[in-house]
Amino acid sequence: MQYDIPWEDLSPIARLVAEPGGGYDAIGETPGTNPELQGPWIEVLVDSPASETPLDEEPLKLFTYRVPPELTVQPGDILSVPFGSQQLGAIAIRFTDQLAAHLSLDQIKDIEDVVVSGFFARNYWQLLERVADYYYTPLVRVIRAAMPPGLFARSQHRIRLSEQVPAGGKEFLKTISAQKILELLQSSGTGDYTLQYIRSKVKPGANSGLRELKKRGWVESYYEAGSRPAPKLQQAVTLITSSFPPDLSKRQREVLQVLRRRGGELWMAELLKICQTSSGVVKKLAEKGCVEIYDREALRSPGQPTQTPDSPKVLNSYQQQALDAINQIDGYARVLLHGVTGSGKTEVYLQAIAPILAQGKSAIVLVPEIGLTPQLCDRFQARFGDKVVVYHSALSQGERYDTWRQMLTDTPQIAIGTRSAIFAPLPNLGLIILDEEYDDSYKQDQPAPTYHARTVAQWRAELSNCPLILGSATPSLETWVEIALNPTEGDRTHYLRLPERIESRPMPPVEVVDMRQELRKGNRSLFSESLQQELSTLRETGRQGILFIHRRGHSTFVSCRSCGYVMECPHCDVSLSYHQFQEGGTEFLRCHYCSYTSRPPERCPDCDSPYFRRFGSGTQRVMQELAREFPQLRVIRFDSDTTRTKDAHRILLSQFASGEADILLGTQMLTKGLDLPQVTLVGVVAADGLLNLADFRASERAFQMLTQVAGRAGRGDEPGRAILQTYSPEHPVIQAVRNQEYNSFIQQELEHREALSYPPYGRLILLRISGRDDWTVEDTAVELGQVLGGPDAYLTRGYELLGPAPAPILRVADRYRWQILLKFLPNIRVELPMLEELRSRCPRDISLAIDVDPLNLN
Ligand SMILES: Nc1ncnc2c1ncn2[C@@H]1O[C@H](COP(=O)(O)OP(=O)(O)OP(=O)(O)O)[C@@H](O)[C@H]1O
Ligand SMILES: [Zn+2]
Ligand SMILES: [Zn+2]
Repeated sequence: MQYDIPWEDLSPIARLVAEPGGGYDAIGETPGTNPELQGPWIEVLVDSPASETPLDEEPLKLFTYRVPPELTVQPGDILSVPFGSQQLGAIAIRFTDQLAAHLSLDQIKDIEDVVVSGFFARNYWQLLERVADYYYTPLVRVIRAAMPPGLFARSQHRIRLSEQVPAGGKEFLKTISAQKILELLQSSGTGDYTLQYIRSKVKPGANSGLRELKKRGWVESYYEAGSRPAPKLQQAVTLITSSFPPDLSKRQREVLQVLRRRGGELWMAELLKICQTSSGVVKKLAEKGCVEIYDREALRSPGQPTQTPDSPKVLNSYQQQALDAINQIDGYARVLLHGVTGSGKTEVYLQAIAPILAQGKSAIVLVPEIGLTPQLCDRFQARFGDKVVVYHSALSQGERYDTWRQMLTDTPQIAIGTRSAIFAPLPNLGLIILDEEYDDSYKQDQPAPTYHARTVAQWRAELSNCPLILGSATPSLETWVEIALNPTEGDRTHYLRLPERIESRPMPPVEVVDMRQELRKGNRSLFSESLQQELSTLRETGRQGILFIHRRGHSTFVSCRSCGYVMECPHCDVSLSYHQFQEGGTEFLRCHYCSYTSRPPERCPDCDSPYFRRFGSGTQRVMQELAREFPQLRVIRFDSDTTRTKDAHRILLSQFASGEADILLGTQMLTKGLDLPQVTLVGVVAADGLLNLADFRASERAFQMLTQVAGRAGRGDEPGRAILQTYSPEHPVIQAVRNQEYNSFIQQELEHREALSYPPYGRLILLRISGRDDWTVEDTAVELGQVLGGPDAYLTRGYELLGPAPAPILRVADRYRWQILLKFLPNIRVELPMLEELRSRCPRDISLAIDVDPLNLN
């Protein structure tokens, strides 16, 4: 990023603020210097529950060890260290030549052994350090974020005999425990046991015995990756006939048709769910020779049975030009692939990856949310088969660990995942791709490190000397300014356009409907005449539609029609939202901030009026209205209530894709990457909720979301159209979406941002102060404001201090929240806050979190 403070400049300061001096219980501890005590010491992260503190505020502990002269240690090595009465696994973090003042030399123990050296590539460590520095986070926290949970627990520390043991070696050994261990190992067929087993057999003195054996070089220790759980087998059903026999029942025929539409193979469980039928029906089909039921190894990825293999498509000329440009890149560069919706970006990614794999290198592909993009994973799996590994935090611990281990190998592979996959430990990286690079889910709000995967991806590409491709139909302003408008970096930035849809299909025209006019015309429905018209012909023309509702938590609140009383969360300053998972199901109210749940009252708690009801146009309300006005339409509801269960996204989407419904009705989740050729109609029921958010990014977000959702229409042979209903048709965002004018909209937005020095022209750091007592929180916030330079901050430190001020939502889960925003020009050197000092000013029950480049200012 051209606006970053140069890394070299930032590093020493950040190092001071980001790490506890010398580790230990180190808040506010100053490292003491004693010139006689120079290194070689190394700080390690020990695999013990004590080194894991759940609270964000407390630094994880590092422990210092001496490196004995006979060992060579590098950061990233896996070690074995004495810890209390145990020998534990540890990762070497960094060298230090200073001991914390309270440590004396005789407290420092020697590292016992290097178990695996060079576990991580050097540039991988540099990446982690850079994240730690930039995001003011202790390095150990970054490591925790990057590694799979339970890393050591799943590996085994093992001991094996070396070949040098002389015959009768036992006689030479001094300690009884060493003799016992030798005996034990020699008695086993392989001369190899886990450390744990040896300890359990040789009770007192196992450690000293081992030490003696190691000194003689008779045993060595090593780590073995935890064994992969046995492959999980699942029943799959595959279609084995193309002509259906005439004697089929309607049900049986349906099952076969569903199978055929889904590429001929499905998991049994999924098939039964889609067809709402029993396994008896499928077994009958097997008897008739139409399908075969068999056990398949379940993939570790959420991908379903292997996709029917597919081969590269013939590119159109824009795609070809883009691919050529990408293929010519040698080393590090950033590419913005700006392609309108449906222009075939994915195909470009696929064809850019193929040569990388052929060179024996690997690629990382980041997507906003795995659950929402099953299609993209499928396409990669169809093209590259088992070279694709899927990595994200929704995997079980075991799955994550397995995947992570597989990524450490040299085999060329493609890691697809959500933001944390940017830390995929692929040793030989040749390409990084971020699809829908503008998406907010690439930013981690909490806990620390509050990283943005796009920023980390850039560093990673630099350190790996490989290209980074950022793909989008609606690039973020940050990326736009840095790549599209920035010719200065020469051939290190490339701006590539795909201005047309595949096969020159037209973009769907966007019709803006003024809902005030509709009211005047006497139309009280949620749907304008225009939308009604389209909806009424959907069924007979066999086409499909998507209805989009922007629903934030508070838009389906419950209130009293007599006195206006609104049901609020007792623990947060927000209203409760109304939920009902299915028609006729239990109704309940939930707080979206703290998950407090209650039943809706029959009468107003304030004035006892019986006219107590819910407001807002949530998906349920639209669902009911659709059923009333268009009973013939079959609707699938796709929102956070209906997609709770594992795989629900995939199942609902494939039901829709195979024509089992006419309408897909949903929220934000619908906007991303859906590629369904039969969809000709997109309706935005009410765009207004998006436009009126009090955030400087609101317009950008609204533009991106509306453009993306409109872009779901007309992706097949039939042209599509989008209808955008709003009460403020003159709003610049609505105008820009209608005219599909990305460039002029961006230009306008950039002018606003520049005038106020907001990103991408300025940088922000947000400090959040929270606690249970409102006065203490306020006092602390005010004090921190002073420490940070108060009103003079701009003159003395180079940043503007906004606040301290109460957060827009003052109370969440009974914690009061204040915030301080630092704003500064990226190319100016600022004196950044000293985290250690700030923390030392916070009373124990107050927590301080730092969000660098925050996206969410609530
Ligand atoms: N060269 C090609 N020839 C034929 N079909 C293609 C070609 N390239 C892509 N397609 C098809 O065009 C459709 C749209 O492509 P894709 O989903 O990659 O678009 P996109 O640019 O990622 O869109 P969005 O940003 O809206 O998600 C897909 O069904 C894809 O298989
Ligand atoms: Zn009331
Ligand atoms: Zn709450």
